Amino acid sequence: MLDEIIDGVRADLAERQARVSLDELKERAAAAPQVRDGYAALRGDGVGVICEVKRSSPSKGALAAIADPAGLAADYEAGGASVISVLTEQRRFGGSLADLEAVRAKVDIPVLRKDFIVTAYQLWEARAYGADLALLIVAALDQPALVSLIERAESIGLTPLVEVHDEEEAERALEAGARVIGVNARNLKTLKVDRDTFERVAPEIPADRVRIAESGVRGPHDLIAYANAGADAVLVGESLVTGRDPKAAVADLVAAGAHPALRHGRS
Ligand SMILES: O=C(O)c1ccccc1NCC(=O)[C@H](O)[C@H](O)COP(=O)(O)O
Repeated sequence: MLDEIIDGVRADLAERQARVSLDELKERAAAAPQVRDGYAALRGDGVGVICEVKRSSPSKGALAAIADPAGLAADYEAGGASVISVLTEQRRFGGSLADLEAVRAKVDIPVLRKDFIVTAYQLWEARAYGADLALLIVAALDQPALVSLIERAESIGLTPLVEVHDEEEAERALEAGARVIGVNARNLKTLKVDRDTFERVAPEIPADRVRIAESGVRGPHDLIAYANAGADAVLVGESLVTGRDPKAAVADLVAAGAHPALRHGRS
């Protein structure tokens, strides 16, 4: 599945690169809103909640129409989100750079470009459209590319969120110097969510890194389980976009993550 997604991403990327030169992107990036510190936003006291703008997915198909992604992001922010994740991949997730730009213009908290990034050009796009963090998926990159994209992201002010699925990928992320590591519970071959993945992989990641549990959060009980396994933050998409009141749902997650009895990554 990952290879198929990346084939589509590369085709769309080639089309954008033919339209917009890297120099133009860099000019646009220079004029973009000042970058927010994604790392600091995820090192707060409670468990951070990263809330995703997600219209559809390969595993579930259409999830929500989301006519106003910026309005949804504003609700997430009002509920207490730490970071907004914007899926910008178009073919499978129905996202776009326009979504990223609209969200950036509406909220004050950091924004993550969640996509299948394989070139530095996409990092410049992320910055040009106002992202503060960018996702790098270990399974999609060989080690030299991972190292180089982490360095490039940091050099242009982006916080790289490096995504892993198993212990071996976690080791690669650490060797590459990742400071913010997401463990995604969704298997990229089967697309099934295994919530035990985080508990298995997290011990490989030192507590001085930000450890994020991605996927499968249905409500506060899943956040609490991830936090008790060491998560500093969780990344939530489907349950928020399919629920009735995203602001209240985020507030419930944030309240659960702020409970003093919770044993999360840094306590
Ligand atoms: O969501 C998918 O089906 C998917 C398939 C293949 C690659 C990535 C995929 N999702 C991206 C994500 O990582 C999730 O959107 C994110 O972790 C939120 O997950 P959830 O709360 O379970 O929607």
